[in-house]
Amino acid sequence: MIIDKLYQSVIEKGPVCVGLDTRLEYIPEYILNSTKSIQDKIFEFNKSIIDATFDVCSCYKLQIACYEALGIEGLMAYSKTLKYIKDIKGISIGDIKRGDISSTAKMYAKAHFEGDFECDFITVSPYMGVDAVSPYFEYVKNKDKGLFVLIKTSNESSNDFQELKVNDEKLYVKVGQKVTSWGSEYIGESGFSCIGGVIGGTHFDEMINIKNRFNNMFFLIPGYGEQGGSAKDIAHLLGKNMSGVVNSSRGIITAHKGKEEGVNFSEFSRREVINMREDILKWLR
Ligand SMILES: O=c1ccn([C@@H]2O[C@H](COP(=O)(O)O)[C@@H](O)[C@H]2O)c(=O)[nH]1
Repeated sequence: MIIDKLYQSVIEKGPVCVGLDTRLEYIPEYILNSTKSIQDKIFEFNKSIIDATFDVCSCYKLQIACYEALGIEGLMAYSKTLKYIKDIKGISIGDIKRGDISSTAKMYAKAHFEGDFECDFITVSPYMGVDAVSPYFEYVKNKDKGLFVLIKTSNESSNDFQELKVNDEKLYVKVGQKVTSWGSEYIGESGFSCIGGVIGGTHFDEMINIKNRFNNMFFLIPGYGEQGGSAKDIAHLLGKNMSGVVNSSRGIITAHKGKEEGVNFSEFSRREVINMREDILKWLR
């Protein structure tokens, strides 16, 4: 199952998930000033970072908004990057945060688990309930795909709804319980389910609560780096069972900015990934 492949990658290479939230202003001048098309410039940037980090990170997360914002050229680069990750046997997460009625969700599932935008995992919103999420389950069962469902997000305003009390329980806890039950049929040899949860690495009390309640859930943890999530807190959520991947996007892919605009720029991303991995793992020893 795909979750076992991801877990194995975490054990072998560490929990860092490189966030390819690529924007034109991050691309070094030698690529930006070339005569290549926009899609090829973005792809060259992404490929260089992937090649420089492949042996030290567990997976790659592509934020689709960054590619959509550049129109067709951006989406071509999104597609090429996903195909490249697949070709080199890497693991990809499409951060697309979809959530819609069942008939539309079926189309989203087809769009992101097959064809030009195929990836291994996608992020989904649980807000519309199980019929908005269940169309993806067929791909989890038959096509070796996985989901990360938003449970407790990293942003400040996540409190607006996620912390509301519902029958004496916070809403994010209720969502976590649902995600656990949806995932119970898709548990791999690692003991983790192909349906995991997105937990922001920025709210310490909630991370403790989630770890205590959902010790066997696999997490996608954004919030390290630019958003201020601490390695110590995030290590607690990961735990000794290494139950997750920790994303950093801007912190990794802009590491060269102000230092290196030449062909060696991605070495700075590599160093950042290695430092981040050490920063987190030291709390687990
Ligand atoms: O709760 C969430 C869910 C998703 N994200 C996404 O993760 C990255 C974070 O980027 P950084 O540059 O490392 O801050 C980005 O794609 C977000 O859309 C999140 O931050 N929080």
